[in-house]
Amino acid sequence: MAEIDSFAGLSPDELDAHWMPFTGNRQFKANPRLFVRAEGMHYTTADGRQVLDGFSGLWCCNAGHGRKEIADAVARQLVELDYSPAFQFGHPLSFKLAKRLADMAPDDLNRIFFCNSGSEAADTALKIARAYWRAKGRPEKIRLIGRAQGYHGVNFGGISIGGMPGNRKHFGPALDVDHLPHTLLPENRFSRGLPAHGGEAMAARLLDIIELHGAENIAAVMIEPFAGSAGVILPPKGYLQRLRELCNQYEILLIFDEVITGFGRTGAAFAAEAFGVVPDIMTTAKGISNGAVPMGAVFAREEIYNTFMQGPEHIPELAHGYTYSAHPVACAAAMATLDIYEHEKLFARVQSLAPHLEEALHSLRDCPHVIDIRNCGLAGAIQLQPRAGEASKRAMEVVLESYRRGLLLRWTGDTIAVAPPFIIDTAQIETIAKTLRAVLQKVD
Ligand SMILES: Cc1ncc(COP(=O)(O)O)c(CNc2cccc(C(=O)O)c2)c1O
Repeated sequence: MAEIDSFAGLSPDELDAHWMPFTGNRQFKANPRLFVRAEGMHYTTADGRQVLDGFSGLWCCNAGHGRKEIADAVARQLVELDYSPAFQFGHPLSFKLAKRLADMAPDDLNRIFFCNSGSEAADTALKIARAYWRAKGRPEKIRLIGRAQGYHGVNFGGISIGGMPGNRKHFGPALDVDHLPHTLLPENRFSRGLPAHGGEAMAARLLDIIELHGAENIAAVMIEPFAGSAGVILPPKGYLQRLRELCNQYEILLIFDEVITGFGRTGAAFAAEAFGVVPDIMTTAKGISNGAVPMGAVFAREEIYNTFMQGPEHIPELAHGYTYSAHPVACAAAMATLDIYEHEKLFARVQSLAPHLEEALHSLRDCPHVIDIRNCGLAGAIQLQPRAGEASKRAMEVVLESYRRGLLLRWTGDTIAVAPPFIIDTAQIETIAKTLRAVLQKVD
């Protein structure tokens, strides 16, 4: 790959020192891809190129970059209250934020546990689910169920409940978790929005796991409303509804991981609202603070919270939490972010732009190697035929060539994912399609 960027004034020792996450470190350090600025829809690279952000950073900068409202709120907060102890003490802003989030959430998902990432949110949700049944006097209900191709971050709970082999196999025994099959079906290829086929049947596969273990031993099912990291794998119509019914019938908590789908990606505040199915626990991160300050939040039904409120009142009801839970600066960033979503009506904007992204992506159906196209809200995926013996390399080359042409996208396996900030305009959506068409015709 020809050199794309200079080393941006970094010495080789400095490049060596940083062990980068989920990155081919040797490939990157041979040709670093460095951003030095970001504003609106664009990144600026170390050698001064403008790159259109087609992926909201990593699914998180929903309101675009360089939002001064967030920067000002963070600066003010740092001066006023930089840090408050999170255990046994607190600060008013976290309570105001929790109430605001509760008011945004569907149904009675009105108790908010703060953390600092989607991974922490996932493990928090799993621990709440297990501890809940213990508090209910049913300690045998501990089994957790995930889904193939699911991504719930990288802590041991998340990789256990997750279903991406590459994220698990290097780390030894995980938690003993069962997995539902993923919902990518050949008969649904090139669907626009939620696919038509197989929803109820795929959800009914939960019955096999219930039969195997007994519902009395099962604590929770955790899934993404649509699987983002796996390449925007959508729930066929009826799938989530049937899953909800079965969880009700067998007294199994349903957990939605909305780290990607939450805060507008589907055109509603949460996928739970967009798809009309409410979970018992919901995890969020990313868009909650527009990616500006790390933050996660776990939403739990009031009944779940109340179940913990028993025993001596001086004892913490849930032995869990983080030094930076409800961090004042993260709370300030989140409040400013929610203001932007509200004032600029960005969730409604997603609804109005979704058809444009749908048309743009599905217009690529005739491009070389394209074997599926999927879309929902302002998220989409173009799945490519893998190059023989070189899984994921074709998609990688498409993304790197797109980057060279001034467009940031993401590859996962042999799928190219598209998830632009909500401030994108229709001309920029067209640019994404034009760039992808040209690159797909060039990359073998
Ligand atoms: C559904 C879900 N749950 C948990 C996490 C973990 O969040 P943290 O990274 O903040 O711990 C995620 C994160 N998802 C994520 C992160 C980075 C890249 C990509 C990609 O799709 O390429 C996806 C996610 O998508």
